[in-house]
Amino acid sequence: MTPAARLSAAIEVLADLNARRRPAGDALKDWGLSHRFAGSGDRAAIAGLVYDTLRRRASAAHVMGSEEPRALVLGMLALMRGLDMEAIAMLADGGRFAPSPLSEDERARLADPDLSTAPPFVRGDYPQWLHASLRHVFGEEVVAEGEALATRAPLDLRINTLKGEPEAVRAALAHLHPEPGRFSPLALRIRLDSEGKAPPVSAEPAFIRGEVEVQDEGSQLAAILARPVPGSQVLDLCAGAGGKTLEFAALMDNKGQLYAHDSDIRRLKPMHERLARAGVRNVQVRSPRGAEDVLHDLEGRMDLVLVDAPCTGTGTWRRNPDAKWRVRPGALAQRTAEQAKILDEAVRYVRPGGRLAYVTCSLLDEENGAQVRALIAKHPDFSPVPPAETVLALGATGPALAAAALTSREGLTLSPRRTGTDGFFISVLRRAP
Ligand SMILES: C[S@@+](CC[C@H](N)C(=O)[O-])C[C@H]1O[C@@H](n2cnc3c(N)ncnc32)[C@H](O)[C@@H]1O
Repeated sequence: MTPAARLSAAIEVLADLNARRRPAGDALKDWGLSHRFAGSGDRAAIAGLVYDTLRRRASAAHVMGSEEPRALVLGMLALMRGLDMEAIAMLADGGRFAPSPLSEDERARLADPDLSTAPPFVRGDYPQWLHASLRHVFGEEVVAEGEALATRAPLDLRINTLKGEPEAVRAALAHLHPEPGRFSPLALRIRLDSEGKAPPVSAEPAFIRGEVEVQDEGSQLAAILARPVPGSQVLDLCAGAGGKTLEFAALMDNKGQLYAHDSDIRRLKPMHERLARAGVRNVQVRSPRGAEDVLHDLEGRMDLVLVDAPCTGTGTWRRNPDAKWRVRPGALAQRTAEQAKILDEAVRYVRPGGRLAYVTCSLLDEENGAQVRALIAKHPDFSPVPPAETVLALGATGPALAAAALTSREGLTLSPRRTGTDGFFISVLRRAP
């Protein structure tokens, strides 16, 4: 397919996504199924165009004066890909499979894509209804934070020390030109190509041998800061597919006992294969069994309980740009209610003198600091560990992380702009002995 034909396809996918109000991934998959002539390179390029357009949806609409898919894609080419009006006109030339030629109005707008008069939520490309919440967290920096959340995320890997020596793993992946993480000693960062495509890491022998996992550096840091100690008793209450369970096992050097639970058995399913591949031997998966209390024997016994809570995912907008526009006030209310309930449940398992780590991939105080304050009000035997102490778990880069992150009495907030990671909130609470 020509670059112009890919552009037409991206416009078509965005129209389908709007018309049927469905996730971008589903619309892209259907497009691929009904256009079998398109190769994998074409499909990846079209996905890149669609996701980049979603990243800059509000600012592209402002520049073009229209919410139509065509306008959004053209505006994105100017704002995100840095194409000038002439270059865009050469793509949209009305040729076979190409978008129709630019109108006079489009030419004028693309010649001067000006955002100076746009409101903050347009410049920062986030939903208007979230402005007050984000501004509450970031103050004057809210637009810059939104801009960083509207960029592409790199591909981060975590070296699994249970399977590989860091130096040897780096050497095995040298052809991908990985860069070290800024804070996590185990992170390898792989840049995407100009169209936003990542190399197929899961086909790498080092990945197949379990020497690396795909995991954002922010997620890696959250697990390190929770500080699971080798030989201790640890519960991962919302373990999902086990991203943090696997890292906990490595940080514990397979020593002690790690219990992994999730209320949704389907989410836990991939964990079993991942544990085997990663060489993890100290995890007991406690799957839900109807109404049975499968964790009752752990009550009051855990040295550390991790709550990696379900959340709105506002910190992951770089990776899920369509989620940014799909999140609704009702979903935020639902998530905060779930978080409060899970935290209430989690405290039962923490032994006197033990710790509770609360993590979300959200940037909203409603899901972060406010939840911690509510927990302390209800359970006064819990108190937050000061962030300056929490970062010591990281070793040499700890102070730099504390300086880069947004810190509060309740914990640390990471963000693409501040720490170059996905947005994460991490609070560590100690229970009185
Ligand atoms: C952010 S995800 C966990 C991601 C995982 N820890 C990782 O690192 O890959 C949140 C998980 O919480 C689970 N969850 C939701 N409500 C729960 C509850 N009441 N108890 C336990 N898990 C719950 C969801 O099924 C979901 O898998």
